[in-house]
Amino acid sequence: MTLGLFFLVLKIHSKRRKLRLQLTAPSNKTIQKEIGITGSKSETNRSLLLQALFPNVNIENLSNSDDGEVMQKGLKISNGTVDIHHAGTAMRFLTAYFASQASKEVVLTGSSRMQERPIKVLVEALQALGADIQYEKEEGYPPLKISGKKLEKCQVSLPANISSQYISALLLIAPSLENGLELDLIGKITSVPYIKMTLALLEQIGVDTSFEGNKIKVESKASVADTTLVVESDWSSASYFYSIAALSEVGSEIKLSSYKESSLQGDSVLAKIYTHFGVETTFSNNQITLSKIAEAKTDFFECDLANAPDIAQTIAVTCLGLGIDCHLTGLHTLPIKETDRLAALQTELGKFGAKVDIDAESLTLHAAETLNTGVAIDTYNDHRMAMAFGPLALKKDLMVNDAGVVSKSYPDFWNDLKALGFGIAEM
Ligand SMILES: O=C(O)C1=C[C@@H](OP(=O)(O)O)[C@@H](O)[C@H](O)C1
Ligand SMILES: C=C(OP(=O)(O)O)C(=O)O
Repeated sequence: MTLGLFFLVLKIHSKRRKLRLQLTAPSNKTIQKEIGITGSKSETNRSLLLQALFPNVNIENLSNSDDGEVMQKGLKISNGTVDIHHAGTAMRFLTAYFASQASKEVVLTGSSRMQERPIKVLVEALQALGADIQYEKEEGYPPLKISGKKLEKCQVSLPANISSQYISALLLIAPSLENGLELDLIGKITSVPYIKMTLALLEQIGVDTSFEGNKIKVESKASVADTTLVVESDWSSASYFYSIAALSEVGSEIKLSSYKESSLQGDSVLAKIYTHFGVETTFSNNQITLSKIAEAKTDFFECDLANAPDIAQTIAVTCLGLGIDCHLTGLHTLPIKETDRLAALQTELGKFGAKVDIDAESLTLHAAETLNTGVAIDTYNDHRMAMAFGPLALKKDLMVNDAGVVSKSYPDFWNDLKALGFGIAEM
């Protein structure tokens, strides 16, 4: 069977039943490879919503992820049920979109986990602007019955410390409101780069915005000039290659495209973070080169990830693989993501012999002297649990349960690991 056919079969199988993979290290741990990574799902889902409001916005390098697909499908529906599965951005952005679209009436729902992810802050902000939204099951959680209408008001306050997606959702529809929008953010603002990404994309299509202190303003806009939004490749997906570079031999070089030196994605902070683990990043012609130039420079790593929560799992596993203790803070949003990521990390890192302490916003890893063998990682319907542990195969063979979950953001992940020389066998 050719490699392409093998992975096509894997992909088809992963839709039908849970895929279990056995991962082994590449025979040569000095890795040299170029990989093209799909577009950022965050930029994709924002751009798609802006395109729905302003059809002369053109988009290039869309993400091929499940989350991008459900967003595209959802935006085409006017009546009936819209199921966005596990996609947090689609859930939050489409809530705002449907609430502001007169004549559309939908029930917006998602996976059972999505029905446990809170949405009250956004619903209440939209209701304060005049929206008609009702809870179909439990108050504060999807599914939502949304009867779209013209939203008349233009000012609202909302808590900013639970999820930035509520804020981005409101900002994305803001130019389509008659008087624009003014948000007053209450409390410590979390995941700030994602809010700035939303504002930057609005600016790119010609919408004026301002963000000062706890106040954000967006002007109303009836139409925009023809614009092409070019989605940069996904930095959260790049994190797994940073981890691979860190865990590989000095001399490894992994080239990833298409990336920009000045990114809208907060996870681009990886370039700085991974210098601590001996990985240097160089930018050239929309490509980044990750070079493993030295052994890790530290035996303890500390970092506040409130601005980059999606790379917490990657970094924790890198530290486990390098035998480095770490203390990661700013993780208060992790319990309400695809799974409770703090609890999941504690369990799965623990399987390798590490001691892991967690509290409401931090994780402390006491790395193991030697990594336990025969570990099977559970992934909890969370793409990042599967992808974060993949690179660890450089240090220890492992199994990954329900490995098809990667399609939420990065459907080609296992193919790309295979291209790097990892052994990947279906069990
Ligand atoms: O706006 C976005 O695209 C995202 C914001 C972040 O969520 P929170 O703001 O809930 O932390 C991040 O974790 C998520 O993967 C994508
Ligand atoms: C938290 C994530 O996604 P979302 O909230 O959009 O489901 C993620 O991709 O890590």
